[in-house]
Amino acid sequence: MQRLQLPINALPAWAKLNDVNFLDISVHDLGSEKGYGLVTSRALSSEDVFDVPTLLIVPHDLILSAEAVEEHAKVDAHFKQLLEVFGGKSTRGDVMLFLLMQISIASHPDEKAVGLSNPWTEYVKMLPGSIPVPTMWSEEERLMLVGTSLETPVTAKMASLLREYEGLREATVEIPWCKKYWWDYDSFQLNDWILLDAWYRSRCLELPNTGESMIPCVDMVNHHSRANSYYEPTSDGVALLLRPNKKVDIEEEISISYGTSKSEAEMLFSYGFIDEDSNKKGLTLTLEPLLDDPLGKAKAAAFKKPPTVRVSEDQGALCWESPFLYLMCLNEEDGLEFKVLQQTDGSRSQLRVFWQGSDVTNATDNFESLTANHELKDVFKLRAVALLQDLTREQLGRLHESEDMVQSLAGTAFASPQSQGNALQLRQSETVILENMFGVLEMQKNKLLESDAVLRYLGSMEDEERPEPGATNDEEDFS
Ligand SMILES: C[S@@+](CC[C@H](N)C(=O)[O-])C[C@H]1O[C@@H](n2cnc3c(N)ncnc32)[C@H](O)[C@@H]1O
Repeated sequence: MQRLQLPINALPAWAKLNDVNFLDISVHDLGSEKGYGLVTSRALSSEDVFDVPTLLIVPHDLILSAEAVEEHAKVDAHFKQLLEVFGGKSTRGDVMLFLLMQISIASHPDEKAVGLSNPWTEYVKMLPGSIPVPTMWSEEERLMLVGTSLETPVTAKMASLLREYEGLREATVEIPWCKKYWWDYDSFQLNDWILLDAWYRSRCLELPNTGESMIPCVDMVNHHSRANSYYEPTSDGVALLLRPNKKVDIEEEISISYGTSKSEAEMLFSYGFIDEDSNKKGLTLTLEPLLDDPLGKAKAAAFKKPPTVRVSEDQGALCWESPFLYLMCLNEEDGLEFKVLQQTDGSRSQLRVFWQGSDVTNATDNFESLTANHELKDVFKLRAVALLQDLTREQLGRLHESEDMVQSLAGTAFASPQSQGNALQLRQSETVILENMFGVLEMQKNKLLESDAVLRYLGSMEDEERPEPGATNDEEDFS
């Protein structure tokens, strides 16, 4: 879309007009990969004071939230129509439609007939046209993520953005004003939708009682792991405040924390940068049901959350967490059963999950506890560890195999220095995590192989099957 843009030095006038109060700070183009940021105009201190200095006050009616979008639909008939045909799925989706409406109004300044101008119509003109998140990278740049934990989520996200864009087109192509302004001349492109998603992901905040929200001007604050400020709701809006016991110099950057528990991959996915100062090491991998598991599809259908494994560092030691893995490792002989129950009222049948005869449909993410007192709990755990070790080996293999391709892209004009730097750093960090994880799993496996329950189980399997001398037991190979 031919989006009208305003330079960031238009922000003070916009702020004044809309009762946004900047106190001893102002917005600057930092000229680095950080983009815009907030900088102090005099030295400030919150040491030995009762009230910490307030840096910015944004009135409530400017906050873009689920509630604000609903209110706006009451006064903007075109937006209401848009929400009716494609809204109501999530706060994110509705806010993106609102932002789409604003860039749409702003791209047709001479025609007042569609949409109702509001403070956000001007504000979006000052938002950056590009965010360094991987969904905005070129295809070559995204290839640099092959083998990292972001490969699958970024591919899935691109596919879902395309689906949303096509769904939106289908839902609105017959609406005359949408047809005229978006579709007749292809002026609304997939890239516009990708940008709206990137704005939302990189700029939305969680507000108590209000939920996910975009707050103009507060969304100009950059991240620091040792942030000097924080935001909080007030009776009439949101305020940005200096943290207690802080001293900041004149022209020092004001920062907040975007979260202390996010991994490098999560930071790159949501915000397009990796925090060099963060010592949070970890990654999340997607688990696929085993191809030779007859219950594989049922397990995936019955598990209500994303089937992932999260590797993280806890007090210097790597550990893993994966509710799905515990379900993945069980089979019918262990006492896992799936039944499709026919509803008496003729409505859709329902998939139910049973463990040792009890209905555990609502506890499929709790198999670690459900199996905790089972005599074969170490056997189940050993299966989980062995599977995870296989996955770790495969992931490392993918990283190593793609290294030549990545090196041939690095340093070329196909990949910006910023995306290259971030992709290479992610690859390096994740290689180290996976190598260490492999060692941790080897130790866990060896320990479990000494467990009485495991030895008994393996012994009984040998007795039962009595394989030919030299033949391996393919069913339970923990090697
Ligand atoms: C909420 S916005 C902050 C304002 C933003 N800098 C701008 O130009 O509009 C979040 C975006 O700022 C950038 N950013 C924030 N903190 C950063 C940091 N510590 N290092 C690099 N980029 C950062 C990232 O592009 C991120 O997606």
